[in-house]
Amino acid sequence: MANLAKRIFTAQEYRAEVAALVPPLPVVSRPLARCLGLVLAEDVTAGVSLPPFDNSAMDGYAVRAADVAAASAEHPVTLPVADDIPAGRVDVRPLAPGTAHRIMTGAPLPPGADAIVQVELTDGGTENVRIDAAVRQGLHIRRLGEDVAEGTVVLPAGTVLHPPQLGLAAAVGVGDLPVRRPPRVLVLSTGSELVAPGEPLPPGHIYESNSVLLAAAVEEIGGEATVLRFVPDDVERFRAAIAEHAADADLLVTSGGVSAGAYEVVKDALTGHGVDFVRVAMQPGGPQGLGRMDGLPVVTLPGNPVSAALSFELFVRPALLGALGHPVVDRPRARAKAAATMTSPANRVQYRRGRHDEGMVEVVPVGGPGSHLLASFAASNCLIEIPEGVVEILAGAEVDLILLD
Ligand SMILES: Nc1nc2c(c(=O)[nH]1)N[C@H]1C(S)=C(S)[C@@H](COP(=O)(O)OP(=O)(O)OC[C@H]3O[C@@H](n4cnc5c(N)ncnc54)[C@H](O)[C@@H]3O)O[C@H]1N2
Ligand code: MOO
Repeated sequence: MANLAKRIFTAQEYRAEVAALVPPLPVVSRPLARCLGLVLAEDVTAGVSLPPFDNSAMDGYAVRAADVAAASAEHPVTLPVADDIPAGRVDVRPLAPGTAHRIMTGAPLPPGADAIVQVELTDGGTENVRIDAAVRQGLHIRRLGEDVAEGTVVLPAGTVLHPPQLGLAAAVGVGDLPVRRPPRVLVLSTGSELVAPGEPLPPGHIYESNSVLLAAAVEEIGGEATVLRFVPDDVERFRAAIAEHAADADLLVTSGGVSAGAYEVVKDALTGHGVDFVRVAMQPGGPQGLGRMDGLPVVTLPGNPVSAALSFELFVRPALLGALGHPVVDRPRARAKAAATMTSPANRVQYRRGRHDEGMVEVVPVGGPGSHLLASFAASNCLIEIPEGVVEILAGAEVDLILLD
């Protein structure tokens, strides 16, 4: 990437730049138990039909419907029980006319049987069974292949693997799936004012919160985050913190140290090393950086907690989802009426935080536009997008929302 540094990106353009930085992740074969939330990289074809054989849907008796056609509570029909078929039995004998086989749910249907009488409609006999109701042909029989026919594609490439899809893979006998492996993301916060939560807080310091938030956001989409010990504004310590882990990582995400101050450690360490520091016409999230350091993709987020969080949300999250092969990388959107008037700078898109619950006509802005308002962000569930060029949204006007949960 050449000469990006002087350019001002729109949020859309910058999002595309970050997406291009993170290539598709390698395809690996993983046991089902480790595939939750990942994306299937190749079609899965069923090696067996489901059900794999005709079987009973009820505990009861396999019969010929014609043999019990006259049965009722007043005039029951009694049949000899010629066999007993638990689930898993393989040596199933044919059903002779005028007889019944006791059968359990999931057990193979004996040849000749064409209906199941559930046990509640009988006396439950084991030598002879009294049947108190007629049943129609096919009742409570689950036919071979009625769910899945052998040889068909049950899960196409691109399927996101939620519990039902994993269950289906197991049901057709597949134990491992080809998926794009989780991205390994290094998370590094910078700033001499930072103190780990749980430690005493000296004057002039603040608790470090970005790495927890960013690592959780990585893990929420199925990534593996390694939080590096945050570093003070010291270029050598910054480089050393990364060096140890860089070879195994797919992406480095830093926060802080990218604006215009005198001690911008990320900028100082990475300028001239493959990373460009740019501006995005967006609030929060104006100062940004991206590039490759010795081949490792790097995204440098601004340090203000809401700036870092929204930059991840709008740029890094879709890039990682794309690299994982997700067919949809965008959050759902909605429109709602603003519950209060909001102002916005003319030359950039503003993302305000809001609450919009299902069925609500309105969206309620939570807190102001400040990028330090972490509690407001934590109390919100959507972003209100105020486009570039719009300086005021009057109460009652419709706005676009990005729904976060
Ligand atoms: N003269 C200018 N000053 C600033 C500009 C500008 O354009 N010109 N941009 C402002 C904007 S917008 C942002 S955003 C910030 C970005 O600054 P940095 O990325 O260099 O971040 P820091 O200065 O290190 O920190 C900003 C702020 O956030 C707090 N912080 C940082 N890291 C963490 C963390 N891990 N956990 C919790 N809080 C963190 C930090 O203490 C600062 O308060 O620059 C503006 N200034
Ligand atoms: O753009 Mo900064 O990221 O607003 O606080």
